[in-house]
Amino acid sequence: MTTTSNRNISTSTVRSSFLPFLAGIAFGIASSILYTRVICSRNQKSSSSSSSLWLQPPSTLPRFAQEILSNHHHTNTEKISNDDSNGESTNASSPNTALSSENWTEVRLREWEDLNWRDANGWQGRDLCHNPQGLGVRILHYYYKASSKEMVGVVWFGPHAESHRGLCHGGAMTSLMDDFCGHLAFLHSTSGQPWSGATVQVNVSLKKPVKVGSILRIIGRIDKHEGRKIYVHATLDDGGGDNNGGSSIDGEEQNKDPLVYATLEGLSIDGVKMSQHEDPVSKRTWEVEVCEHSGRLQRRDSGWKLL
Ligand SMILES: CCCCCCCCCC(=O)SCCNC(=O)CCNC(=O)[C@H](O)C(C)(C)COP(=O)(O)OP(=O)(O)OC[C@H]1O[C@@H](n2cnc3c(N)ncnc32)[C@H](O)[C@@H]1OP(=O)(O)O
Repeated sequence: MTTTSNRNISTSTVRSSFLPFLAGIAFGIASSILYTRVICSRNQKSSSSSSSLWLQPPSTLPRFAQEILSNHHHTNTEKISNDDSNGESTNASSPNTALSSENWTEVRLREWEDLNWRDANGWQGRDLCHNPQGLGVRILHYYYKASSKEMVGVVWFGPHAESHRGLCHGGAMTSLMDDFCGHLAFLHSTSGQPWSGATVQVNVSLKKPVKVGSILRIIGRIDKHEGRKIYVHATLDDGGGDNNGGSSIDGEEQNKDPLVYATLEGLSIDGVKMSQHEDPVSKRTWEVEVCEHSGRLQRRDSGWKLL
């Protein structure tokens, strides 16, 4: 009798202490599953939104960029004017006036676009500013006008250009300026060849922080060509107007002064041969042609004709 009673007591004691223990474990497992699901779905949401927002330039470009793209579609023949006067400052028109003129040519280098050709011809990496897969600062288009020695570009500041939270590194803006100064000098070089020269001074004044994801305009010109020294001035701005591509309430386009993010005073030395390669690629020249796809005038390197 006593033994049975002891057994009953011990069974009920075990039950009463074990059941809450089991319930605790079940609760713990359920909570951790719930927690994991919530966190995962949050992470999925944030990664999908960041990939759609940041991994490519926006599909709709701001109005200034659309204007740049649509304003150079004329197919007038433009002489490559490497024989432009090498003297004092040009009377280049103001950037906004210049955009409405007719002889802008898109600048294209094969190594920016054809990555297999690039890899097969001595390049060892990817261009800092012209990598079609780049997520830092990426120049989407350059247009050059030989008669006024001007160039304009559409630039995307991608997620890998970040420094302060949501803002771009000053080095990204300065890299862009270096690129602009160098390529504008190459376009104007007396050699008539891409990569003929070197940037030796890039004096950049950073005036406003650039947000990650911005599309901005770089516009500038050669101020002076003295001997082998080519002086370049450029401005990084938002292109003015309504930068969101929309219009005001009454349907009129807004014309605001461009917001300036940075300015450049640069110096390139004409004719310097930085790379030691001696091959058909190093002997390329600039050619002005009508693009077979768009029918638009473009200034591209003769390397497009090489294998
Ligand atoms: C984002 C990056 C992508 C870039 C893409 C676009 C490419 C743009 C081109 C580049 O960025 S090239 C890469 C960065 N630049 C360099 O690495 C250049 C480093 N510097 C050098 O290697 C030598 O300075 C250089 C080979 C350029 C010197 O060339 P030279 O030996 O032919 O020049 P020289 O020393 O004879 O000087 C010629 C004139 O330039 C002047 N000069 C040279 N370097 C200067 C300097 N740093 N500052 C001011 N003036 C300079 C020099 O005083 C002289 O003036 P004068 O004719 O009045 O006597």
